[in-house]
Amino acid sequence: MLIVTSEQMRRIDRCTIDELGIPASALMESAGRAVAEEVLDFCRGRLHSAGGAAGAGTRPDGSPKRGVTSDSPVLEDKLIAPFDGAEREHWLILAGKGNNGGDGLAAARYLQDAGIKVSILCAESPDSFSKEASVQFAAARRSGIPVLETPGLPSDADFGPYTGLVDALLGVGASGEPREPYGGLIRAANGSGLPIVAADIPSGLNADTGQTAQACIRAERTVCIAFLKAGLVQYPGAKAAGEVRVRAVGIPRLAASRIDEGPNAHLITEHSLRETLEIDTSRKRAEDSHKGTYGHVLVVGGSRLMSGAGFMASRAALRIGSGLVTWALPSALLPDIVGHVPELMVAEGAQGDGWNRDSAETILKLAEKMDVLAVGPGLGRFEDDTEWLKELWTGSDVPLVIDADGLNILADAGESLKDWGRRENVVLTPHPGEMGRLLGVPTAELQKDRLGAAKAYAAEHGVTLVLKGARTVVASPEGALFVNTTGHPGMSTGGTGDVLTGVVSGLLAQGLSPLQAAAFGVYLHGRAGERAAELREHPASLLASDVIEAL
Ligand SMILES: NC(=O)C1=CN([C@@H]2O[C@H](COP(=O)(O)OP(=O)(O)OC[C@H]3O[C@@H](n4cnc5c(N)ncnc54)[C@H](OP(=O)(O)O)[C@@H]3O)[C@@H](O)[C@H]2O)[C@@H](O)CC1
Ligand SMILES: Nc1ncnc2c1ncn2[C@@H]1O[C@H](COP(=O)(O)OP(=O)(O)O)[C@@H](O)[C@H]1O
Ligand SMILES: [K+]
Repeated sequence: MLIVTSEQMRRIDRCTIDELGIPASALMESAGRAVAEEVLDFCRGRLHSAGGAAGAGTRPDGSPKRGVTSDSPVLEDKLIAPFDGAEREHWLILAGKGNNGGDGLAAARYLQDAGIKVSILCAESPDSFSKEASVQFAAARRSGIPVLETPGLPSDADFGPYTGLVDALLGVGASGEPREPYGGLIRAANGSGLPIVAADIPSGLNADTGQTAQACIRAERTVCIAFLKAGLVQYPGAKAAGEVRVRAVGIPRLAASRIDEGPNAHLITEHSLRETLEIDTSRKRAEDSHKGTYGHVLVVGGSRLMSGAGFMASRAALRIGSGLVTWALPSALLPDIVGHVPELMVAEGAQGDGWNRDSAETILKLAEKMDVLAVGPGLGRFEDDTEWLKELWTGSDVPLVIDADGLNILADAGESLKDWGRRENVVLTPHPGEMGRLLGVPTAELQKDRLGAAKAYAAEHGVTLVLKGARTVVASPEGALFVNTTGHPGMSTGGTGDVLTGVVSGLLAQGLSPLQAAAFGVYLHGRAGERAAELREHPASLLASDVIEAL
């Protein structure tokens, strides 16, 4: 599924209207209908779960059976049809002066037509409405929909009579902190305790970064118009939006491919993995395959105080299907490790009980027979480690996955990293703390625009970047972005990142490109986390090892 910025959406709108000749009013009419359908669906679901409307005269979705009996094979438009219990609903449309307001005003008519009581509260005087919104306002009035007299936030704002709110205050045309009366309306709406369905984006959300203004609608559901907005797929925006439903309104996908600097960001789904990234997601093993078919991963990591990380990365690389996995670690640790994972091979990565600069030569020698080097899990820091990593980076062409202290070493390399030379087969997997160190900015600063930061870093350094955390972002050197939605908060536990390193490395070993391995890897890792969490009495008890076993 394509993800767009607000600027791209504006240009796609313009292309649709100006170049394809589809009238703006038609698009708004469709958008209004989509919003209304989602409100009705929400109402039916609510009645159904309360046991109210389901039963005689209704279908399972709560819509009436009228018109679908066998003796009368006439189908009513079920999405927008009246339903039992509709008369108990009274929705207030909060309408801004722009086209987002117009969507809400168009929705009002459809809701009224479906038997729901609707009222309209305008944020500003209707005289100031955009051209399309004015048309919708006039139509709503002529349809007899009541408009609360005072534009803005009435001092006696009382949401008592209503059963839900449509947030059509601000859409992708807005920027910055909502001005008054918008800010006050947003706060009052949130404080009402009523369910809110947002048109396009929750008002107060930055549609590009997912940052929320101080006043930002907290929606139960967001009806995103035409294309998924980037701000809806990153936290805290993803939370403010509630359930996101992307609805087609007559803006063709073709228009997205017509604009300059068009969207190159996707949600990671089975479909985008198969169609956009051309991955065989079935991961079928060839009948005549052998272990050599599926590559050999060398994990470089582990230290006296952090041996578990190397274990988990190695075991995950095995579980994801690598033909062979070898774990290179300091020689003094070998006796403690040997035999713990019977399928795993081990190698002396460094002499003694820790890593040292000289071990680069040993690793490069081992690398000659490897398909991937996974550097970092449990590595620790040591003298001249920057020179050490530079040797691995420049001394071999074998794809590299760098995580944990491997990333901290890179961060210390700073600007000199540019002199190491571009290697397009490097995958970096930082969590936000490590990403902040790579960029030299506080974590909180970086989190304000995760997509932007990941994209910029990947392009600047020519690497594939996996910025982890809920809604992990994958960025390619060419500027493509992929956002993952699989995963579970139970995965917020030590070691799950090491598991991801093993997963991505294992997929690379099996012949996937860095971008394919990163995107498919975060998807599978998240799914395994979901499955593992499901099996626990409580997700808080989830361990990283459980994720490996669920792969
Ligand atoms: N044909 C189309 O294009 C289609 C568009 N569609 C819909 O239109 C939406 C985009 O509409 P839009 O571009 O009119 O902008 P919109 O989001 O309503 O807000 C702009 C208004 O807000 C104001 N404003 C700005 N910042 C503000 C602030 N901080 N605090 C307060 N106010 C602020 C700004 O006022 P100004 O600052 O200019 O005085 C301006 O009046 C889009 O999200 C989708 O829902 C669909 O119907 C499909 C077809
Ligand atoms: N709330 C969450 N939702 C989805 N995935 C999560 C969540 N919390 C953590 N994860 C995933 O778990 C992994 C944690 O990695 P990381 O922070 O590097 O852990 P560690 O360093 O302990 O191995 C990442 O892949 C991250 O995306
Ligand atoms: K809105």
